[in-house]
Amino acid sequence: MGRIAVFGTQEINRDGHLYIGGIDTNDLAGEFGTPLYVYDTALIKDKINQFKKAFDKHEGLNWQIAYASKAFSTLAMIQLVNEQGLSLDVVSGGELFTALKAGMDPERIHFHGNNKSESELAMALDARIGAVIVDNRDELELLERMCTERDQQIAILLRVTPGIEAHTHEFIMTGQDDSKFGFNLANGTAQQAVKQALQAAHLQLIGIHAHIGSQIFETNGFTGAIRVMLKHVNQWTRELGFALNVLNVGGGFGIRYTEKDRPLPITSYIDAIVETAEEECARYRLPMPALWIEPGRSIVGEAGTSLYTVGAAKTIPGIRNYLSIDGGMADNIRPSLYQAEYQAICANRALEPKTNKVAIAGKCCESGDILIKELMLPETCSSGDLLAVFSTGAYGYSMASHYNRIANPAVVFVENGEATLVVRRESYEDLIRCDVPLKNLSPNI
Ligand SMILES: Cc1ncc(COP(=O)(O)O)c(C=O)c1O
Ligand SMILES: N[C@@H](CCCC[NH3+])C(=O)O
Repeated sequence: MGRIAVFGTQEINRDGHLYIGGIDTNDLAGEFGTPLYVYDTALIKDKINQFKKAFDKHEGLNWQIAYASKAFSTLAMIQLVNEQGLSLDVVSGGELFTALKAGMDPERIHFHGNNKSESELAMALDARIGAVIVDNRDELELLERMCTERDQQIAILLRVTPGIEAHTHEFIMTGQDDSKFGFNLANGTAQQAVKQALQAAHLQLIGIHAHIGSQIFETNGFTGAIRVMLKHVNQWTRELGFALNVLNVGGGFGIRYTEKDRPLPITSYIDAIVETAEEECARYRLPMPALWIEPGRSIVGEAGTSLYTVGAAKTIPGIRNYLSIDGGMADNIRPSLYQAEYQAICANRALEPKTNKVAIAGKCCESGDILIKELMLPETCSSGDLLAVFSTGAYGYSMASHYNRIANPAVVFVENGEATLVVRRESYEDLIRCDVPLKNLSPNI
């Protein structure tokens, strides 16, 4: 067996089959069907450990890693994260419900979102979660009113926009001034919110939060945000008596989708974050706060591989060869939404020479449903073969849709030669579960 790519336990055996977690992906496809999301759980744990080690190096530092569950939230995933001792970032009642059902310690749950409803906040207060990251003034007032009515205290962080433009796709930038998220630092809105939060008897303002964007390959976005945030914190400390206990710098650490992507080692991001926070705190003579981060993609992205069965082929001479697969934008919207690029191989012909340039087409009724625009595959790769698309672990399953009434694929965890089904494949019955018919249903199906 020889190693391929760089992703965890992936290997190719002598007959050209791709293995993950010690299991032939062709056997996984046979047992669980396709499309199938396969997660290499050893790699997830390895990524978590890399983050923990990167922080542990900095003696005396107080830190928390909250897995951003929007990247991939299922009961099994939350249980894995909980077992690893991480905290959890949720952004909706649904993510919170999943976390609580999975047995996540509520104290370690942080609730995000730019438009949390009263019932979502009530759920969070009932569960006595660790912190709410307050996004705007309406929420600040709503939360204080709810806590007053309940005579309950809650720890909060204020989300701020530091005016930093991360070098990433425009749709996944979040720290710039023109953003729907957070309180603006530059125009004084954040300072006003700090004042208001400090006066709110039931809200315990423990810190501030910024998330500048996602799939970031440099440290200067993070360090720039920290500098801007601590400059303002210094002012609020002097003028308003604010005490910063927690500085949350969000997630966004980049991963490798294709050879073009060159993510930094996890320690480089963490070292830069810790060292900048220390320098700036020293400059302003502020006590060093606890540092919190919220990685999503960098924990699960590279651990996920999507398996598809190849179907129809179409050749347009001199223009393009299309190979269609049994999935596409319904299970991975990222190429259509962000022009995201992926690499893939034919998982049962991985050792054959790649001489045929193809476009991998999804099965949705949309011309834009092209999973990979240009991919080199063996000439022989055709109907019935297995395609493995790499690095689909983040924002694949979690952003899946039912467009064209396509049922969501199953999810399996693989490790040490064992496969565990963690999400069963949806059936057609699942697809109509919430429909309310106008008349009696057909008895013929
Ligand atoms: C507030 C917040 N935290 C964390 C994340 C996780 O980002 P990533 O998956 O890029 O680490 C996001 C998503 O971009 C986010 O909006
Ligand atoms: N869903 C996006 C990232 C945005 C994450 C949430 N702020 C992606 O797939 O890259």
